[in-house]
Amino acid sequence: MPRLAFANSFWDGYDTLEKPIRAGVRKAMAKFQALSAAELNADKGLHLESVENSRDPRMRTIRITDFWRGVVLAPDDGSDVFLLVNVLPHDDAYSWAAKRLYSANTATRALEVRNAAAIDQLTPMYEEAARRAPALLFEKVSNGTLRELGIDDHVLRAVRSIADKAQLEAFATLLPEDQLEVLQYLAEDFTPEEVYRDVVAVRRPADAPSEPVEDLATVIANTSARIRIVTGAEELEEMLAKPFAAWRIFLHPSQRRVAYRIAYGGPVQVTGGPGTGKTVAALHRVKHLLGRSDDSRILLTTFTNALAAGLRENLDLLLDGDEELLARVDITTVDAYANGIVRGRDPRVPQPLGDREQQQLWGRVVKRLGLPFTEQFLAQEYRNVVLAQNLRDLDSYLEASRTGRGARLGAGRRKLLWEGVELFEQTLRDRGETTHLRICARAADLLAERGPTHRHVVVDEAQDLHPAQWRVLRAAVAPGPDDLFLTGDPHQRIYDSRVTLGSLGIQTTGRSFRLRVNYRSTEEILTWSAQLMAPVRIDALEGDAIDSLAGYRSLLRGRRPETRGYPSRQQEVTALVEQIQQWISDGIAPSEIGVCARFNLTLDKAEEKLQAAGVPIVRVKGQASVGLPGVRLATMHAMKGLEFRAVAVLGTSADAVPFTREITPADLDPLQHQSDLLRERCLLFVACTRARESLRISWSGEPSRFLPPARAN
Ligand SMILES: Nc1ncnc2c1ncn2[C@@H]1O[C@H](COP(=O)(O)OP(=O)(O)OP(=O)(O)O)[C@@H](O)[C@H]1O
Repeated sequence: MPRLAFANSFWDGYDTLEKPIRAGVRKAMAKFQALSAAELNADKGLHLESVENSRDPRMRTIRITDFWRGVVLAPDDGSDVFLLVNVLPHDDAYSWAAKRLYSANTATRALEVRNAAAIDQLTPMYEEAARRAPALLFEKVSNGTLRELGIDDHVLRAVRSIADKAQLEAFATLLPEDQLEVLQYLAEDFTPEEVYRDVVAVRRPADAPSEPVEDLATVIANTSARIRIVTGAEELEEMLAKPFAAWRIFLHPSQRRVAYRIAYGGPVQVTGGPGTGKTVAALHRVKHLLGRSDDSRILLTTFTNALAAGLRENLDLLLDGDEELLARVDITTVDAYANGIVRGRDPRVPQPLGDREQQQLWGRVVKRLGLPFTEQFLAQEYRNVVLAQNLRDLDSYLEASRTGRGARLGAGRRKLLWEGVELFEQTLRDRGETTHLRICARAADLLAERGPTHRHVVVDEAQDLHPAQWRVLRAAVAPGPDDLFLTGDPHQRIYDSRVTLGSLGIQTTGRSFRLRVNYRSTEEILTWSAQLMAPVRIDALEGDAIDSLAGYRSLLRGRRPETRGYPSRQQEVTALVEQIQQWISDGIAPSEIGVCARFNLTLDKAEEKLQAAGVPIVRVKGQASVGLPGVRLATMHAMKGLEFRAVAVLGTSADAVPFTREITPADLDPLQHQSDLLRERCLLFVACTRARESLRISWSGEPSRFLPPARAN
């Protein structure tokens, strides 16, 4: 009996097919599982037929309904796997199939597809232009090197005609997948050795023979990043009945490599720009770790309760609802976990204060003691020096290094400041109050006494954790193999947390990995957003290196983001309402639209106008809002970790982004000033990178200084 496999090109459109067409797909696929190859060829209903003038002689179509056809790659080498590659209306199916050529990559050994007809059309035009071009994009890379990286002769001819990155872009949807990725890395100045390591080696099967094996079944088996082989009728039925979530099955090789490595000697760090599938990699790691023993418990943490709810839902999907496995994973925020530890010892945990209340309390301390510091300075010193280094008495504070703080403090001033710290803490105790970070410090102490609670800890959104929170996580698991798996993006750091992981006993050297393919946003959104971060340098997660977005790219294409200024706020909000109505009439569900702003006040105005126009809305405030209908309105902070088909960023005016009140004056502390500005810039970056297809940025009056100049849009 033949076997059946599904290519990612089929899944791309499957969820949008109407019910009768899907039923047709199911019926046709069932035949592949019930009939022999000879019976398939003879079956009248299926009507397996070759495609005239096709570039690939293995191309076949099958009948799905009267008007729809499936496109199938049929083995012609005696192997037995049929590959369903697309389902399209009749004429489109034939023209799609005729142009495509499937082939085995000589380096990765995986199956790739190219639009051979379009490459043949485009190449001579580019060759003509290349003769006049002052330089060519790949002129420094020899044919031999390109061949070793899997570039074949057909693609090589095109490669030799490409003058710049924009031209490579024009080929992007036409070229075979692995070869394209090799070229994109080379275009970003990665060395051939790095490209071999990051693109070829992660795909090439470990036991690949020196000469490529060409039979289709073997090549398909080598292509797990893009093709899923189905083993039984039940699996087929279940797969086609559920909404399809590609991330569950088709991991990018760089994601698969980090998530399914059998074991690591110690803490692992996975970084990558927004939307590169870090959360997906973390979820797959959890699945892998669960499979490695029958009873180990895993702590999976993220930043907010809403994100924790999202993780729970997706892990449930990934584990096919297996209750026993799910019961072994605790999914929570670090603060909630720490609270649980402290509560376990004494149920009367003091009430944690919010940031604003803490600031007010600092204000009172300044007044009571007549201290020569501002409340803002004290709050920062307490957070970034005292709690960060876990300083418990004046002597340790006097000796502490204050790296990252710009204003120098001699012993006299430190003594004064410490009086403030003591009064602050005493007042909290007297009032039965505390702060989240103090609860963390207490939890870390308790864990040190009683020992770890989990066998593995997996941390998402790691970039914003404070050292006090890291201490909790470090103590939650015994140091050793597979203890900590961290994912995060330093470019999305929106809270003031400076951490050197090594100094907290979390050493990831030799176990750091980077993801570079964005699965969320179009290349247009990504390139525009990346410009926001171009002027600044970003510290890496572990604190002593620089994080870079080099090689960061998307496979998706779409419209450029729109940037618009308005004379007044009123006009800006009116235009926003029109835009939202347009998106909805374009078929985007309200819940797939996100509106965000720096302040809740700006959102209040938008809410009022949207409601008056009859647009349903939901305010996102840290809690899960899955399933509720309505356009999501969220502050930039609350956008962290979320994503929407369309995003409108409202109020990016000079007076709002950066928000002056949150910026320490440069003369008070120049380092803190820079770091505050950077945080605000990251915040805008986070907001913009939540958009999948459409992004619109607006302001009234003067635009934010972080926005790229209009000509660059
Ligand atoms: N291998 C994959 N195949 C298809 N879709 C994927 C894949 N990996 C991730 N995605 C999708 O890309 C989007 C972004 O993924 P994810 O949230 O894991 O990225 P992230 O790096 O954690 O993002 P951010 O840092 O911006 O929060 C999600 O919609 C996810 O389902």
